[in-house]
Amino acid sequence: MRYTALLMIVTIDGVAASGKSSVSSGVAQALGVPYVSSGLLYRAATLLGLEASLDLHAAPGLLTLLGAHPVRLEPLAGGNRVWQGERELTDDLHSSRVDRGVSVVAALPEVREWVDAQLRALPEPFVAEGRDMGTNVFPHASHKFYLTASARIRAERRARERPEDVPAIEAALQRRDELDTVQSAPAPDALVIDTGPLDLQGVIDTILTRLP
Ligand SMILES: Nc1ncnc2c1ncn2[C@@H]1O[C@H](COP(=O)(O)OP(=O)(O)OP(=O)(O)O)[C@@H](O)[C@H]1O
Ligand SMILES: Nc1ccn([C@H]2C[C@H](O)[C@@H](COP(=O)(O)O)O2)c(=O)n1
Repeated sequence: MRYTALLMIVTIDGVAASGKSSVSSGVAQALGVPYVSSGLLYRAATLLGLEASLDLHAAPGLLTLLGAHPVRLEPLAGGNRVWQGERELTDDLHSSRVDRGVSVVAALPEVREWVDAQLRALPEPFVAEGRDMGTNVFPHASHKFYLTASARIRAERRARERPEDVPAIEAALQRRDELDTVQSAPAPDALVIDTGPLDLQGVIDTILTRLP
């Protein structure tokens, strides 16, 4: 563990499956602080909307549902957990069904406000990962990073943890990249890291060497 007295917020944004959560977890553990996975809140809203057969394009129904059955993000250094009351949602948030719907839900301004309010209420210090942590949610963060890699490399990595084949995953990632473009851009003061040539520890070390 190091630095925590000085550190406030580190943001790690990037495209889908670029390694944001694995890298954030590694950086957070090295720093001895929690990491915050903002995408999990969008995924939780999507899962609950799908389970309730709601129209994912319509914010009012989703927000009514989320207001009636609040969702809680538990940020830990090793991995985030998401709860709805006593029910843990975490293991259901990375299905292909949620992957397909989540960009639609994340495009709704009302849902983005719901997520941002939860994130801004969290006690510092932490490492925050997502798409707009460094640009919109925590523009005052002390250190900002943005991860990229080709769609093929990301698909090959993800294929190790999903039943679909690499071309199908690659096509789905490219679709999500397009849908997420609006809210996913590096902050002007972010260091952009191409993770393609690096292994996981290499990316973590690249970030840690930039921190005080
Ligand atoms: N530099 C790397 N080298 C090899 N494998 C990696 C690297 N970075 C991440 N991975 C692997 O790629 C997969 C995707 O990583 P991860 O889930 O952390 O990405 P993510 O950006 O958080 O994804 P999502 O956008 O879907 O939330 C995981 O299996 C992870 O172990
Ligand atoms: N800050 C964020 C975080 C996530 N999203 C969107 C983009 C993705 O489609 C979806 C799931 O994120 P992931 O788990 O893949 O990181 O949520 C966003 O718009 N803003």
